[in-house]
Amino acid sequence: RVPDDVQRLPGPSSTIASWIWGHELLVFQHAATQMYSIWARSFGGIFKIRGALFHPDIIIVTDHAAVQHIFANSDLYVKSPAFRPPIKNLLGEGLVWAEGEDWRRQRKILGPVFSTESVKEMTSAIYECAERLETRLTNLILLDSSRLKDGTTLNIVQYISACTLDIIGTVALSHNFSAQSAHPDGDAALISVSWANHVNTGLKPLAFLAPIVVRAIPAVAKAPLPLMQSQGVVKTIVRRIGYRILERDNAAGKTNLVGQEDGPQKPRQDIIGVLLRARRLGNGALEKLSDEQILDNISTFTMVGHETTAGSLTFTLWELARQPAIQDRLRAEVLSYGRDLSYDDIQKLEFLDAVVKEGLRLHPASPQTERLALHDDVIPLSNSVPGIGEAFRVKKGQIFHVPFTPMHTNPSTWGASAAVFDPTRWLETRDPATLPHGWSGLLTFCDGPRNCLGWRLAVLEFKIILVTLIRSIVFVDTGVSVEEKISSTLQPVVDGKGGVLPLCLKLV
Ligand code: HEM
Repeated sequence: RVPDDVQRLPGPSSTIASWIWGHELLVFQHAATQMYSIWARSFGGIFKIRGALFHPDIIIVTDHAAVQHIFANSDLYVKSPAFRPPIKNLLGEGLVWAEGEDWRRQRKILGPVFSTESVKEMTSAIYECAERLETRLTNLILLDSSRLKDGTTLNIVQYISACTLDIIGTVALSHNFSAQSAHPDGDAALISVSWANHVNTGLKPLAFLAPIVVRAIPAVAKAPLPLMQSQGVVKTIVRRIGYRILERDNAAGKTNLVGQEDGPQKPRQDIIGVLLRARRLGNGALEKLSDEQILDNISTFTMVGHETTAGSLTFTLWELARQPAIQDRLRAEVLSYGRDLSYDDIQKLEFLDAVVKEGLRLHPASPQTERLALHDDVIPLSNSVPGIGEAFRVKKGQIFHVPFTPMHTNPSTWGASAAVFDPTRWLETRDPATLPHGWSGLLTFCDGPRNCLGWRLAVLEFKIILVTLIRSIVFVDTGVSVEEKISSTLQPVVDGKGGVLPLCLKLV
């Protein structure tokens, strides 16, 4: 039964919808969230599109009050049936996938790992990995004989991604992936190759079908579709590392080498320390985790903890390459503070902060999400809708798509230059009431109880890597046309190939 308020919503004409794929095929065929931005300009902050495979209309919501309400009520609006099976295949049943009591327990156990204090303690380990990246890139420039004339052109994605993999391994998992060394750990190379395959499978026309068919027939999630298989490969590799960590814990349990909870030292506060303590609790303990849950959280944090930050950071370097004046201003600020900046020093760099926010505004690594209403509800609206008013009645079972970029680039919120990379906008004071509800007025890290658990770490590594690279390397645009597509996360696509963003590098 279609609720009345959905019927009254505006939306794109059915003449541009496919009879079988609705409007969803158009969304997939365009750049990440591009169709939603275009439609939001025409139809406002809440509109409907026709779902594929005769699915009831899907509501697209970018109205600030409505989005805040949906994310604040995470027990009522849960991740949708199209969204969860791919997460399970890729990451397992860890924190990103879990719902209800299971989620609450996992979040309570893992939350303290990313407190301000804990993240501050990760500073020196992050610097070490960032400096390894700086050395690696500067060596490549020095070894390249054509560097004096033209600089060295390389695909920056794989270098940044190796650095963030090393960071998450070191600070969260007590595991050295050595992704940036001359002889990378075999696992690091396997993760990189399987992720690249997964990304490129996700860009193929057939990939559009997978979540849509799963939404219609959930059992298909287990079927041997190429997309589902490629998700499974990533998870299998990362879980293998998890097994080794658990085996080490089993051995250390007897000699008390890992975990250290009974020893004289402070208990380890990284993810693995916390997970292993939750593993050793007696059966029946409320905060006990099974081995399966631990393995799935190791794969969850390995993947969401490195590909996301790498994605947004790569696009930010591309923006800096395209705007040399902004890059110069950032470099001048960084150099004026000298080397060896402490955690507290880093917080003082205003322009760095502005560049990071601007990169995360325009290039959120996870640019949209989906929710399913578990009950009937009334959703408040910031802007009233003709024929509906300032509250929207919704029925149980309604699916919502929440694309972030249309909210981040809405000219009525951010002004006429909304689509332009201009960090100086963050140096002006803005009334928070005019911005979306979320970190810094952005939805980049989502909002509400299910916001990104790792946002403090993401912002700190973003800043440390930028500070470290910008003092010795100049990034130059290659002029190559780069498309932004979603394949699990936001991806740069060049000539149809995902995970590719060539940049030209010169020494400062
Ligand atoms: C720029 C980097 C990052 C971005 C843009 C980002 C974005 C997001 C977004 C949008 C969500 C909500 C997903 C949804 O509801 O559909 C999320 C959830 C999550 N993120 Fe991040 N993330 C980043 C980095 C990280 C890092 C570094 C970690 C951990 C080390 C992390 C761990 C998580 C976890 C565990 C969740 C699930 C939280 C829950 O459901 O309780 N993220 N992230």
